[in-house]
Amino acid sequence: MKIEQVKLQQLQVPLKAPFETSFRRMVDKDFILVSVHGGGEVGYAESVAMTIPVYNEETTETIWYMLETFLIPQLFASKITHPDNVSELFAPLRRNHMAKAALEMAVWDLYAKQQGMSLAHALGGQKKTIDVGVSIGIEPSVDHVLQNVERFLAEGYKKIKVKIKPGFDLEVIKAIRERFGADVPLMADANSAYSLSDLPLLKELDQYDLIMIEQPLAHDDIIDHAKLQRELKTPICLDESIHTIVDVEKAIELGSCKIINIKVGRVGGLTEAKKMHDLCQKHGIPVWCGGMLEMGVGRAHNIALTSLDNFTIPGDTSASDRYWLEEIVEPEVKLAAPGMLAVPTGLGIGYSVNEEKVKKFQVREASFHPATLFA
Ligand SMILES: O=C(O)CCC(=O)C1=CC=C[C@@H](O)[C@@H]1C(=O)O
Ligand SMILES: [Mg+2]
Repeated sequence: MKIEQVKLQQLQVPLKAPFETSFRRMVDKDFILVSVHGGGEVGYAESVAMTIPVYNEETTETIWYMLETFLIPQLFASKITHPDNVSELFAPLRRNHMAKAALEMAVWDLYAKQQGMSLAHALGGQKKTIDVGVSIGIEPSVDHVLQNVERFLAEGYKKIKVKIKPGFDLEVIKAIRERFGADVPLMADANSAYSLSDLPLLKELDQYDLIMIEQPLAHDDIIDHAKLQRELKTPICLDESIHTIVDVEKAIELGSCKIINIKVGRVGGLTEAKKMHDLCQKHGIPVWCGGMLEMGVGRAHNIALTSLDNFTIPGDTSASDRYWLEEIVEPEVKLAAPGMLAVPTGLGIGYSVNEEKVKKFQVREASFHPATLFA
């Protein structure tokens, strides 16, 4: 593959409304738009870490550092014939999955464009449309959550995920079931806020027919989750605990979950995400694509990945207007039908980047060329 330049642009974009989880309230999104240029095409990706290491250990700053110090120089120093080579190239460097993914995903987009195909096609995805859900944060009151659920159900979203934390859990789920009925496809995400000592409460949640409960226990645990899964009929879904294909193998072997949330950033890129998808499929474990409040470029990557056939549960890839007043891509990501997004058929991610919008939110920029790095 021809790779002539890598550009990093850090953007800070205000959210339409604050988004709160058990560990953090976000009011804006800070990320790096990575572009990889070669052969007259440009591949794009977004970094997904937060500004403080509360979801995982990475931050926007650590990603910038990893990219400029190790990952971009390594990419320029190597011969890449396929994006799968990028994850092999980065494998000896420990962790830093979100940094690796930011560059690897941009290479995937460039590859698809250079090959004259869509990213979904390059990944082997067959679906023409995908079913999607929406993630609802913790709100100042249960009533606020109910208002959000009402709005997103009206927009047709096919899965409602609500964030819970100790003190804001049973009451919320009960109120949603009472107001909207037993048929609403509902799940809860605890972002690691509980421990096995909360078993009585988690067992109470079991009566509400949730599609799943996501990451109830510690961010680095798969043992206690296996113990908990044996006590619950509600499927457990792992998010924070799954970083590598080996984590998936162990979680399946132990019975730590029945569903896995695949986030491309958390697992180090599209090649690894696809491997996890395939392994889960072999074991009859359904997967869905999680989100990190991405803008359009990240959403487009998630859509392409979700076109693989074991993504059978609607993911968190909602439309652009869920979080953003203005998009950096054209067209913005819109529902093609209630609760459905179309998988683009155009080249690469299938959305174009509006440089003017990027500049509006840009706070830092750097460009890297093989010639300057190795001069
Ligand atoms: O809409 C999205 O992109 C999903 C948002 C969401 O639920 C999450 C984003 C970032 C970190 C977490 O709080 C969380 C998750 O755990 O899935
Ligand atoms: Mg989660």
